[in-house]
Amino acid sequence: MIYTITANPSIDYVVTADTLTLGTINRLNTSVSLPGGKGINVSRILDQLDLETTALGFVGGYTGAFIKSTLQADHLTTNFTEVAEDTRINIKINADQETEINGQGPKVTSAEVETFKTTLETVLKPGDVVVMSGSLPPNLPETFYKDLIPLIKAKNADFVIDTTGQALLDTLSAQPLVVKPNHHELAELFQTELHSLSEIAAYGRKLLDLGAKNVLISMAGDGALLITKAKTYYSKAPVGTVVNSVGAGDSMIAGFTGTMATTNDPQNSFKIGLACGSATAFTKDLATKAQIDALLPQIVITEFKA
Ligand SMILES: Nc1ncnc2c1ncn2[C@@H]1O[C@H](COP(=O)(O)OP(=O)(O)OP(=O)(O)O)[C@@H](O)[C@H]1O
Ligand SMILES: O=P(O)(O)OC[C@@]1(O)O[C@H](CO)[C@@H](O)[C@@H]1O
Repeated sequence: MIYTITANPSIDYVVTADTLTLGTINRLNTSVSLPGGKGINVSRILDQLDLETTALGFVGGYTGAFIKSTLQADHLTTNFTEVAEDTRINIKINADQETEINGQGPKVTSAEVETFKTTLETVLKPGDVVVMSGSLPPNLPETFYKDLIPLIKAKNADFVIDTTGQALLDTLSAQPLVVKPNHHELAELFQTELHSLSEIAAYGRKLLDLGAKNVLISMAGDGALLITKAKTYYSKAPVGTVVNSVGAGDSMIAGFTGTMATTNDPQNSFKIGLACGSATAFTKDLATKAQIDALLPQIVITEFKA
């Protein structure tokens, strides 16, 4: 089972407009409300891939109820911890550019945190994978996800934390199943500039040396690298029109983690991950299985030698 933890879910209110102008009334062309938050996105893609997943995290109020009921209507398994305050609403504006306005989220009490930890401890079994992603409610400590690692490891389960900066470096010694910085985040991690694929691959390998079991470096439309102990792989990104890139990174993590957890085949996991990421970038909502499958023939993985 792959559990996702979204500490701060959201309703994603995704809208389109011809243009967006500050300081005036903007009229929308379309709008849709989607259950959002990075871990929830991972679960939704895993579900499309017919992989077993359960979404955990904190939800509250009418917004939380919307998220739960929408996911359940899609037959996605959830085991959320209820909180007293309302889950946030994030606004995603697709106009001449993509603009995102993300809420702060509800405060979570220490009793609610304890209930969540008990749930996690109760459900986890050896061989499970826990994917933790997204921002934290405003009053939780920055180490919230990292502090769950001992509990996860004590259950002989694997983990993935989608984070950046020092928080990412801090988790490496605990051997995450995969880390997925994009190439800009990788450069920032090492306070450097990366100009070529060889440089990106070399710095990505440092994350492996520091403990990550696999390293994915996404480069949006420029393709991606997978660095494993044995080899480094590269693939171009599938070609298409970007409609809404929200959730593309989450989709890539879902495709890679889900395939890796069930097949232990890094090359195929890379291929599925890339297809999931791009299929989501090419559609308004997250990708469907049909959209993911349609991109697979475009993806050619080659061994990358510097
Ligand atoms: N222009 C694009 N063309 C094709 N695929 C894309 C494009 N942009 C994003 N993707 C897909 O989404 C994946 C993740 O994108 P990116 O490298 O931007 O990561 P990210 O910064 O984590 O994404 P985000 O934060 O937007 O979710 C890429 O590896 C690719 O599969
Ligand atoms: O504010 P956070 O938690 O960093 O990001 C939340 C969010 O932008 O991430 C997802 C896309 O990755 C969206 O579904 C959601 O609105």
